[in-house]
Amino acid sequence: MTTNKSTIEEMNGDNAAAAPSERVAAVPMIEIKGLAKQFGSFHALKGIDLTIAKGTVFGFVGPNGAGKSTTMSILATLMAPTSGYAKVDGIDVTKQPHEVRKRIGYMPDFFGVYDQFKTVEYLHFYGASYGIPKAEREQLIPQLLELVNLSDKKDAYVDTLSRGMKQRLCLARCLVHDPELLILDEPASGLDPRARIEMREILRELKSMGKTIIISSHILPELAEMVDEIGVIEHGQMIAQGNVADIQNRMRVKRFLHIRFLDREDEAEGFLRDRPYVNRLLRDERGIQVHFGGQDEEQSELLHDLIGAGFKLVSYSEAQTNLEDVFLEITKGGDGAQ
Ligand SMILES: Nc1ncnc2c1ncn2[C@@H]1O[C@H](COP(=O)(O)OP(=O)(O)OP(=O)(O)O)[C@@H](O)[C@H]1O
Repeated sequence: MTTNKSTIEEMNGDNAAAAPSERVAAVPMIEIKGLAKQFGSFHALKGIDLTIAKGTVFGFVGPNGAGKSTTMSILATLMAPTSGYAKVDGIDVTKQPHEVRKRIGYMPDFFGVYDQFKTVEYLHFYGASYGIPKAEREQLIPQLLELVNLSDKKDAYVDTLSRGMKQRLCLARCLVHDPELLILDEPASGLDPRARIEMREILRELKSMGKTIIISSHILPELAEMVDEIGVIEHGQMIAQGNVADIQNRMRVKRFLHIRFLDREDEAEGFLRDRPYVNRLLRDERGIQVHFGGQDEEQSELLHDLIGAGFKLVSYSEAQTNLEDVFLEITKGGDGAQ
């Protein structure tokens, strides 16, 4: 009998908690508890809790000044919290910053690139600073350039690259030491739509490689397409966290229902006007649009009541709200700075 990992797991049977390999797998990539940061008397972070599982692409959204960059700088070991803790792969960012740095690639919101380098030299410079031997770098750097679509710019001077290319180069720089976690602060800011799509494609690829990614952005609908979960931060507090659909469901206070009737539309309008949660009615050539304040259950009751009252419905549909609507609803369009 061998005493390898599978044997240990078999011996433990269903007791998954006891299997060493599963214990390791259960360590979240990011664990933040009670994280607070004060700048003088200003409370930029007011006790944030956040857990992100390995392999997740997490979108961090919030208005200007909400505390996204502060949180990311702490995770990147560049700033110490006032209280609370942040761990990366179980390692405390304040107590063992060097261990954490090996595991993370950080792209700040404002970054400088050394203009006097050629693209390929720039990556060699960073690779060497991580102690990667030259022979290894020679293999790795063409792959990185390929990943970020800069192969044809390998001999171009960095100062001749467009903003989008510089952003992608900066992303490649974050990847030289093959980190497990990418901390990307507004990687798509200032990019034109095409460059944003390219950035999104690269991030998709990184996700498929199993990286955990935390990404902040103001471009919310785009973020929704590529993230598994979002966290919404405002005034230094996490006000919502979960998968995109859940957050939309939970936070949505207003729905737009489109109802088309076969006939008796005037009567139906009067009936709807008296129903609970109906805030506003609009009529157009497609029927009646209802601004509805209820949730799934109340919405289903409304449909039930309409049919019960003998109205003949041709269609009953809910207009999709997007992440932008949700974000504005949650943060009420406010500025996070106090
Ligand atoms: N070094 C500092 N000294 C004083 N105040 C600071 C410092 N860094 C950040 N702040 C303040 O802390 C708050 C949070 O800033 P942070 O940069 O984390 O916000 P953000 O959510 O990243 O905003 P943005 O989307 O505009 O980048 C802001 O009110 C900011 O002015």
